Amino acid sequence: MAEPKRYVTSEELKTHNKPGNMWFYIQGKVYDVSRWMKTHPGGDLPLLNLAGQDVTDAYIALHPSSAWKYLDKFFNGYYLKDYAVSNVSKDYRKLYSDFSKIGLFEKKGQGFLIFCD
Ligand code: HEM
Repeated sequence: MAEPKRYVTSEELKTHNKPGNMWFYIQGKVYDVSRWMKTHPGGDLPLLNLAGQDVTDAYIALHPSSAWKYLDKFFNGYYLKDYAVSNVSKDYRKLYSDFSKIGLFEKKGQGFLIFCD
């Protein structure tokens, strides 16, 4: 028989907000990056700023789609009991999804030019 789902509340999530005790909520699941913070390719500062919170939108905004596969190994088995998605977040996620579907985030091999006097 399947194990019953385990839940934490937002209040409890907030207490996991420091080096050595760092959880995040991302799109449905809670992740524990306590021992990985120093290895995060984006540095520890952005993690420290948002530790213990729902970082779904930040994760979508700042990571390439290839980063989603890293999440699995940090899932700590908990789901968030009382999550709420603001209207702004709903709009943002819809826009992101619509833009993705029409390929606006695909790399097209653009370069850039540097002009020197
Ligand atoms: C479980 C949590 C997280 C995981 C597993 C994770 C994983 C990663 C990975 C794999 C990369 C490298 C992406 C690449 O290939 O370019 C990355 C970069 C980055 N991450 Fe995270 N991340 C997490 C949370 C966060 C959060 C909460 C923030 C910000 C609030 C953040 C900000 C960044 C930034 C700024 C970069 C650098 C992006 C760039 O170089 O363009 N990350 N992260």
